[in-house]
Order: sequence, then structure tokens, then C-alpha cells
Amino acid sequence: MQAAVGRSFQNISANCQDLRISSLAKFVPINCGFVANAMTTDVRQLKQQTRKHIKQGLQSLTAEQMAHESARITAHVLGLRPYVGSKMIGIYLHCKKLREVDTTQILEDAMRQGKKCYVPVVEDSKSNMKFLHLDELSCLRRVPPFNIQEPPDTYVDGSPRQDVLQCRTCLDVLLVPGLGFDRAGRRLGRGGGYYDKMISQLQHLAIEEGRQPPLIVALSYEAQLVSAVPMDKHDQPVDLVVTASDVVQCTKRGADAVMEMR
Ligand SMILES: Nc1nc2c(c(=O)[nH]1)N(C=O)[C@@H](CNc1ccc(C(=O)N[C@@H](CCC(=O)O)C(=O)O)cc1)CN2
Ligand SMILES: Nc1ncnc2c1ncn2[C@@H]1O[C@H](COP(=O)(O)OP(=O)(O)OP(=O)(O)O)[C@@H](O)[C@H]1O
Repeated sequence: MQAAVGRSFQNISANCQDLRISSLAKFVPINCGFVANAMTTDVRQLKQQTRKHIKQGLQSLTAEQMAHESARITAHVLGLRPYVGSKMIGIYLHCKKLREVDTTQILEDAMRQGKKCYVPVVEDSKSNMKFLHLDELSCLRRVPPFNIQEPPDTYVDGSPRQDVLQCRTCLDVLLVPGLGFDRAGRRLGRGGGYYDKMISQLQHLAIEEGRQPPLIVALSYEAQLVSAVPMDKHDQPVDLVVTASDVVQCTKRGADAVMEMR
């Protein structure tokens, strides 16, 4: 299915990397329901305020709205050329309680198409996460502390489950969750640093292997797209933000991916 094509990359004046500038004033989410004095608060506080604002917006979504937006987002993703052509894909297992965009249909499509799917498994509380191969949905179970679905470390036959970093597998596409996003590709997570670390590790791996890093695609309800997300040095931008109404091109890579769709 043909995905909607968002605002063109040329209209975004700065590259994401250049957006990590020192003036915090740029990061005040101007469409948020509060006024922050950016010059006297730090990025951490601004992130907390932005998280609170977005969580309020998410709370007001009905189950029907979320199902409707998730279905449209799924259709956009399934039409993206990099997704269609991908062989190895990283995909999050959405958490209903956290009101994340539902990835069930994308995962089922990817498995049906014979793509190799890898899903996140939290290792510790120090931002360490693995991406393990998912061969069948029936092995998934909820794991504390976050109670998000994860596969066990081994396959049914007891052999170790393939790990993206250990096997030096370069993912083609990585679908990421998040609490909030903006049109420049800034992403606000839930504060664990897991995705920032993983994206950075995958980029290093790709460089070492002489490959392209994965295309980073965020899935977002409209309520999660704000005018500006506060950003730290370690925060990793995304290439595309897919919403129900738009495929937002945040980087040149994202713009190229959407161009190829036409
Ligand atoms: N579906 C999914 N899987 C994921 C993530 C994610 O965000 N979504 N993660 C991405 O890192 C990692 C797990 N990290 C998580 C970090 C916080 C919370 C969480 O429940 N946060 C609460 C606040 C908790 C508190 O403040 O004490 C929340 O956001 O409401 C969940 C997962 C790996 N797997
Ligand atoms: N590459 C990294 N290596 C080690 N720690 C990191 C890395 N990136 C982020 N962190 C740690 O994670 C903590 C939380 O960061 P931040 O608030 O930006 O997370 P987030 O983007 O909300 O979370 P996530 O990426 O899991 O969605 C930071 O204090 C930082 O110390």
C-alpha cells in the first residue's frame, strides 16, 4: 500500500545531528500545556515535563483511536521500500499498558514474508539491551521489571537464541518505540537509555562491517508528535517518524527511503 508522504526533507533546515545545540530554548515543546523557562531548567527537567505532557495526551486516546491509528501506521510501514526490501528487521513488541503503537500486524507480516525478525530483551538497569531472533510468537512471555513480552535466551531445542550484536548481524530496518518525537527526528524515550545505546551500538557495528546502519523508523500516535523534543548529547535521532497521517522525513536517509516509495 502506498504510504502518505510527509513534509519534504529539504524543508527541514537542519540535520538532526546539528540540533544538539547548547541553547535549551530551542527544546521547549511550544505546543505543550506548560511554560518552561528554558534558560533556567536543564534538559533532564525539560524531558520530564515533556514526558508528563505526552503521557496526558496518550491517556485521552480511546482504544478505538489507538487501533485506528495503529492500522494506518502499519499500512504506511508495509509500503515503505526499505521495509519491503529488508531481510533483517528489528521490531519492538508493543506494550498495551504503555499505549504504544501496536506492532502485531507488522511482526506477523514480516514473519510471513520470511524476514528475520529480532526483538528487544532487557539485560540490566544500565541501558543494556539485546536484540534476539524471534522464530515463533508462542515462545514470548512477559518479563519483569517492565512486563513487556520477550523471547527466552534459548530456542526450544535449548540452543542459544541468535543475538544481533554477537552474530554481528546488520539490521536493515529498526522499528523503535518512544514516548515522544518531533519532525526533526528527535526521540524521547522512557528514560532508560536502552534504545539510545542500542542504536549507537548498531551504528558502530555497521561501520565496522562496512555496511549501512539500519534505517531507524519510529512509530507514533499523533498525540506523541510534539513541536520540539529536548535532546541530550547521547540521544539518537530517527530517520522517519510514521504517524497515521504522515511519514515524516527527518534525515536525508529517511527522505531517500520515502522518495524510493513513489
Ligand atoms: N515495547 C517496548 N519495549 C521496550 C522498551 C519500550 O520502551 N517499549 N524499552 C525502551 O527503553 C526497553 C525497556 N525499557 C522500559 C523503560 C521504562 C518502562 C516504563 O514502564 N516506564 C514507565 C515509568 C516508570 C517509572 O517512572 O518508574 C512509563 O514510561 O510510564 C518500560 C520499559 C526495552 N523494551
Ligand atoms: N550510549 C549510551 N551508553 C550508556 N548509557 C547511555 C547511553 N545512552 C543513554 N544512556 C543513559 O541512559 C540514561 C537515560 O537517557 P534518556 O533519558 O535519554 O533515555 P531515553 O531516550 O528516554 O530512553 P530509551 O533510549 O530507552 O528510550 C542517561 O542518563 C544515560 O546515562
